[in-house]
Amino acid sequence: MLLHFTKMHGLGNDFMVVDLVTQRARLRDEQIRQLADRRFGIGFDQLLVVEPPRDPEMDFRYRIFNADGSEVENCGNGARCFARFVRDQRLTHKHEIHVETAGGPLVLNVQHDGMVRVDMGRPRFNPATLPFEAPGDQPLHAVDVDGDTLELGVVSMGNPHAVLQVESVDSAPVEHLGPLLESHPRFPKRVNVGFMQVVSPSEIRLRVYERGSGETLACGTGACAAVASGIRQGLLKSPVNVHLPGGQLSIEWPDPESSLVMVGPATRVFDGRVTLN
Ligand SMILES: N[C@@H](CCC[C@H](N)C(=O)O)C(=O)O
Repeated sequence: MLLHFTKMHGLGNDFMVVDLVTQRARLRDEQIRQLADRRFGIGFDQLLVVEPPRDPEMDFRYRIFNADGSEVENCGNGARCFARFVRDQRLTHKHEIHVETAGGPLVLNVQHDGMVRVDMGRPRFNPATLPFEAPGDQPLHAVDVDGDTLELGVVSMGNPHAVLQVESVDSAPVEHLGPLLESHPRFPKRVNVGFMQVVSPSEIRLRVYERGSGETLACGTGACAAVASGIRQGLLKSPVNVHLPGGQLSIEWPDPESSLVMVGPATRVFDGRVTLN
């Protein structure tokens, strides 16, 4: 069958976006892995699927699959692209869009300047929410990796994140520690790993080794998790500019009882059709 799709990106974190409101298809894990392949397929970090909502209070259901075929709970850069996509495709005319995700509801606003503002909900630090095996909730957890003990912040943004503070993201051992932490036995559902360099209380640099996709040029939920962990440790103060290899995001988290808000761009690259075997 022939499937219409759109290629998009949020700061270089790239997506294949599929409208299953007006098309019918069912993608198997191995088909997703093949489509994600940058040489034999279309190539993407995540597949985003737009579906009708199951909850009548919501506008859409938004599903996310990593390049390895695993379905996940949330994707921040994807959420911004999702909002752009449903408006460009005229699936909605609303400026404020309510979506259900596996990680909980999100509220998305397409601003007049084209930037997308996402209410990402409240970060959760309780280890059980990730899940992460730890005796209790604390700002930093000691984790043994490859003969060293690392101090990690752990945060759920619907999906699981570990945040490691580093001197410099340029020399951070992302390729070495990323896969070791992603599959560390204390994270039974694996984890996304952020390497955060604090530049000032309102500015960080960040690289993220993503669960199921490897290092990406940007990770929206990773940026939210790093800022939440940094604020909780007293290193940062809202709002915070996050510099990622693919560009910049603005994150606001004015107080612990409020939602965390992410603002950033969403870019359409091209439309295509692919035959599914
Ligand atoms: N790129 C994303 C996160 C995608 C999902 C993640 N790899 C996971 O497994 O949880 C973002 O922008 O948030």
